[in-house]
Amino acid sequence: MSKGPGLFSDIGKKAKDLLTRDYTSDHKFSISTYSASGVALTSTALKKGGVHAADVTTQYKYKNAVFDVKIDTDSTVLTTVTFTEILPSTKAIVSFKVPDNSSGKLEVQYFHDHAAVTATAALKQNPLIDITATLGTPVISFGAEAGYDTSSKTFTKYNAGISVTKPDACASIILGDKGDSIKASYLHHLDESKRSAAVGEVYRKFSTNENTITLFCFMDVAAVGRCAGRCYVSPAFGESRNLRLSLSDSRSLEPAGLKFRGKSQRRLSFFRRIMATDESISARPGETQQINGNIVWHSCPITKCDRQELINQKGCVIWITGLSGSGKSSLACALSRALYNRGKLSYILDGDNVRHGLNSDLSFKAEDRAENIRRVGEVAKLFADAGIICIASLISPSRKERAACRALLPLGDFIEVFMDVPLHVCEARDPKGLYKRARAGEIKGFTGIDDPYEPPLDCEIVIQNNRDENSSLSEMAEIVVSYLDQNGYLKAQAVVENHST
Ligand SMILES: Nc1ncnc2c1ncn2[C@@H]1O[C@H](COP(=O)(O)OS(=O)(=O)O)[C@@H](OP(=O)(O)O)[C@H]1O
Ligand SMILES: Nc1ncnc2c1ncn2[C@@H]1O[C@H](COP(=O)(O)OP(=O)(O)O)[C@@H](O)[C@H]1O
Repeated sequence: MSKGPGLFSDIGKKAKDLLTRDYTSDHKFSISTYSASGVALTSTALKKGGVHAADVTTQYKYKNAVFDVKIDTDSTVLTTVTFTEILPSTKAIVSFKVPDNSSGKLEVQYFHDHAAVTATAALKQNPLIDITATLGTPVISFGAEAGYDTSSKTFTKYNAGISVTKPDACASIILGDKGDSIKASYLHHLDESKRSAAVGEVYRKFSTNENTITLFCFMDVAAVGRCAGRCYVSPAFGESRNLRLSLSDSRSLEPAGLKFRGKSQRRLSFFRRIMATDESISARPGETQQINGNIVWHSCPITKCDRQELINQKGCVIWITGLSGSGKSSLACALSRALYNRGKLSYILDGDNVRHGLNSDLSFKAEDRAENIRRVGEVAKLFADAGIICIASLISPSRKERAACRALLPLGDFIEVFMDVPLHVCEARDPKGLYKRARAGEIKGFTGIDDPYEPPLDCEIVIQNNRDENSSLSEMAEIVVSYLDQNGYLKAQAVVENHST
């Protein structure tokens, strides 16, 4: 392939990978074997955030085609076939998942000495089409990306970016969310072997005046320790003269755990995120900011900070996900009671209940579930902004939609709780008789029976309960309350929080 610029997806990728993947400690074990016929077999076991996953991957190369087949713990089979040089400098990638029939995707990549172009489309009627293009050299590249939904005939995204890559550093700027956000990142390798690096990222969302600064330093050193901390700055980060930064609590500098990578290598990761929400940027009564065409954001002088101080807690979202019958609603109620007993204000958005009113127009088809989750995510965000601890208990079977709800909130304020209860236990409980009806074919598309559930891979809390209901419910609620307490949500002033992994 050519020696031109990378793909649009490569802009800012190195910094993003370091900032996101290295935050949670994970343990990965993999074995690869190669047969004489050219078939490679790799088995991987991963423990991430308390969740275990395993997969088996086979790879077979034949002429200009590479066949990859991956089978994961949920028995999902992902097949990817990559054809190189079907036309000069062109690569075609076809992928599909079984049993998800609608997951087929075709991607065509074209590489030129000064350009790289990709086009991706789902293999179905009225697909989403994604087109990206980059121009430049391996050192400097300019790129743009657009997504088009052929069913609604609307653009789902248009983003642009620029990146500069040097042997020891790379910098990038991405204008995303249809021009509503800008992200600038810089990564500097601290040694020739590229085992240590410092990364900085500044993110601003214009419509919400939200700013995030993330600094990360990754060092390969013999003395080991890891700590993670975040600092919230508010109000008025947007106006730098009003910036208030308090990193007074030295707790976050103490090593809080060990991180292991590979066989015997030990590394020190020092992690600090600084998060700012400047909804109160103007704080002048009646002042408005134009954000999008004819829609104007109206600021109010009473801010989230003010509301939080009033009730001495921090607004956040506890997102409880799991199969029907896994105990989501029971935990939500037990948690709400435990918080009430401590004088803390919470509110439950339960899937079943919300579907009686706000979402009574939605079915259990994939797109309606997505809309159900999106609406609850937006409402939960408003509750959190009100300073309330919002407990959302929904099956929310798809990782993508849960991630979208997470992205609505400031870092750390979305706390995902996975009810890790096996299907056979939920089915044995069957309090509403729904599993029985689903097995009898009376309910179609029932989660866990004939509709998928994707367990979280990196959630904050995993709950497994096999004991008697009453004692375990209060213990489970206590796990969540302790998390909130340790991370500063049960008081208004949470200046520095220590998220150790
Ligand atoms: N087809 C199908 N699949 C799953 N669940 C079904 C279905 N039909 C009805 N129910 C009942 O609806 C409740 C789940 O609603 P949610 O809003 O949480 O679901 S989702 O997040 O949109 O997937 C769920 O409640 P819980 O048992 O409390 O989870 C079920 O009682
Ligand atoms: N920790 C537990 N141990 C045993 N049974 C439980 C536990 N939590 C909930 N249950 C029971 O399981 C059933 C389903 O609980 P529910 O909270 O309604 O789940 P979901 O909201 O996920 O559908 C109910 O009958 C409930 O009493």
